[in-house]
Amino acid sequence: MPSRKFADGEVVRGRWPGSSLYYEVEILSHDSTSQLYTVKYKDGTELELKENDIKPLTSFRQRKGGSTSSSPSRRRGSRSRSRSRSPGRPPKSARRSASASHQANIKEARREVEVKLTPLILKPFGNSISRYNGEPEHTERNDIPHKNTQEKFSLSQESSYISTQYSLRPRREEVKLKEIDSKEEKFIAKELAVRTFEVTPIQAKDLEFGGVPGVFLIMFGLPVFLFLLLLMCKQKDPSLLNFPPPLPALYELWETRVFGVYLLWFLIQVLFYLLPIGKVVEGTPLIDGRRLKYRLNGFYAFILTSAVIGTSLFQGVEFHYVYSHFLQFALGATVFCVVLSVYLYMRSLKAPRNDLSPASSGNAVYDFFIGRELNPRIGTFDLKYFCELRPGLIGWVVINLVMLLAEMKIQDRAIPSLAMILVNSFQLLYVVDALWNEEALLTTMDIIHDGFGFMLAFGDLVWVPFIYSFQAFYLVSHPNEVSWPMASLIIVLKLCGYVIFRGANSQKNAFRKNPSDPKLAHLKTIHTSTGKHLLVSGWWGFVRHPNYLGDLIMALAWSLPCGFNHILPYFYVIYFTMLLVHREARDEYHCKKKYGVAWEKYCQRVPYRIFPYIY
Ligand SMILES: NC(=O)c1ccc[n+]([C@@H]2O[C@H](COP(=O)([O-])OP(=O)(O)OC[C@H]3O[C@@H](n4cnc5c(N)ncnc54)[C@H](OP(=O)(O)O)[C@@H]3O)[C@@H](O)[C@H]2O)c1
Ligand SMILES: CC(C)=CCC[C@@H](C)[C@H]1CC[C@H]2C3=C(CC[C@]12C)[C@@]1(C)CC[C@H](O)C(C)(C)[C@@H]1CC3
Repeated sequence: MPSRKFADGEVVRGRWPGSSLYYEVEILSHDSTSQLYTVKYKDGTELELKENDIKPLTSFRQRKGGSTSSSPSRRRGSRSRSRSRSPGRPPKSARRSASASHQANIKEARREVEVKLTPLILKPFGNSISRYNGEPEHTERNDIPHKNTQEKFSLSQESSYISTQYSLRPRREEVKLKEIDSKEEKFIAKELAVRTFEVTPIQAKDLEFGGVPGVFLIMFGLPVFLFLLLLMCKQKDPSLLNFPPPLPALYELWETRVFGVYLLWFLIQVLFYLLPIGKVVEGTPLIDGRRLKYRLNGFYAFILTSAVIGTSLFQGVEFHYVYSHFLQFALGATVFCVVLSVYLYMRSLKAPRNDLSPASSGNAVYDFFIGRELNPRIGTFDLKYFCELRPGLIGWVVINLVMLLAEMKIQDRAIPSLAMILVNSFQLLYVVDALWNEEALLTTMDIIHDGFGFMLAFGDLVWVPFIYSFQAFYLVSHPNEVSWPMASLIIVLKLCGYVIFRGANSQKNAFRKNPSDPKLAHLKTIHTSTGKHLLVSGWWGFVRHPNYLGDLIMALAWSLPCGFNHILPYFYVIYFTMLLVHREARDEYHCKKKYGVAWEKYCQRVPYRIFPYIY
């Protein structure tokens, strides 16, 4: 059996690939087959090195009285700190947890060659995800000062991600490099000007959702479809074979009072969002290295909302009004969403280029849909983040409650049906889970990649509350008695889905937060050229999107209590399968770009996307 020279956890010097510079690293693991060590640099960058490229600390001459810290993070100027971080860099808390002896080792050993790790921002659009640059040998390019800046920036047009790479530079070159940096900055500014004003030709960019015609259809089709579904559901026989009822005239649907109630609801949620309670966390780094701050108080907002709703019920507020004006509320929310989308588009025209979403194309229609600005904010109020979890998601739970009360009233029941209780409690668990794990939202495609435009505004404020509550709405006028054995089976299904959904999301979130978390030590990973790893065992070794699988199983469990008389309550499962299959394809596309060969390796090891042995 081949022997290894260095032990896990040992602090040594690792050669930066392609250079003669050595850097303090910690040995993370050793692969006996490839004979490669996975090492971690002090700023969190992880690479695989050959044994020849690793030297014990003692083999380096000590620098007498050297007062300069060898820590790249300490020496990194404020400018570079404010730019981008290593994609694989663990959070501060994780870095601080290194043992005291490890720290002493680091302090004791002074560099012969002093170097600095400076992140270079290579792409003027996007967020914190690195561009596809193949396998590790590509990182070797990074230590070479960029003679040809143009080459560095000639990135594929369709890639909308920032690429953060590290340059290892001898210290004496710093002044020279500052000049290069300032040239690079001027270049970026010039590039940006060219890109934004001579807007990327639409055909040169891969537009999602069927491009301009596709989004045009979605924007007009979805609201019409929503009203058709709601109207069909209200029919006595909601069979798809029945001719859909005609859409009522607009004047019948519009009620200013309803709109006022909707605005009041929205403002209450704004107020709760602004309350200075809850932890403040930083989002993923933006193109310019900035990290936006987000207050996590969604769960508190939910508790406060429950208190308001409970008090109103106690005071005798007539919640049936929402049921009897359901279509009017849906229209009010749609109008609000259109006004909001117009506002978002108009303000995005004045937004600095760095604030534009990597998904935006330069085409007005497409950008109105996908969102031109990535994180529109009024002061510290983040419009997208707020809308994603508050008025719509919490509104969904309130609408479900309204349906439960309406069922009792219309069907003259003393207690709600078992089917209604199941639907209400399953979806309540889903929403509470989302609010409890609010921080996880910060790494979703919606926050990192998509702008805030009609798609998310309509999705968050109209689609989620009025379509996701569809099963409860259906049960009000189409009662279904569920037996206890059937209910038990549905509960087991829901719990299975939840365990997969939560297990997969938590495993990935914990791994992304701290890749060396001892609780995850049993999991196998593959290295990618960005410094990040991909999980290839555990939930993420089962299928490539285990969280989607869990979500879909839960969706089925939400529909089953409605029985098998009609397909309508299964609309959510069908729509959701389509949404997640499409979302998976979008994510796959981005991951292929980000991780290249490593992603292909992952796909070979984990061949199924969502459904094992099926898809
Ligand atoms: N109810 C709804 O309507 C609805 C709609 C959409 C989504 N969702 C739910 O929202 C949650 C989040 O979904 P999402 O679409 O944002 O996608 P996600 O699956 O949470 O995230 C995808 C990202 O995970 C990372 N990743 C992929 N494979 C990995 C691996 N093997 N190891 C480590 N990291 C890996 C990649 O990003 P990095 O490598 O950059 O970290 C990838 O871009 C899901 O649970 C989903 O079911 C619900
Ligand atoms: C129909 C149209 C135009 C768009 C639909 C998209 C929209 C409904 C979804 C896009 C991202 C989704 C999402 C959740 C809800 C539905 C979306 C907004 C989510 C808030 C549900 C709860 C989860 O736990 C989550 C991870 C927080 C979800 C984040 C993404």
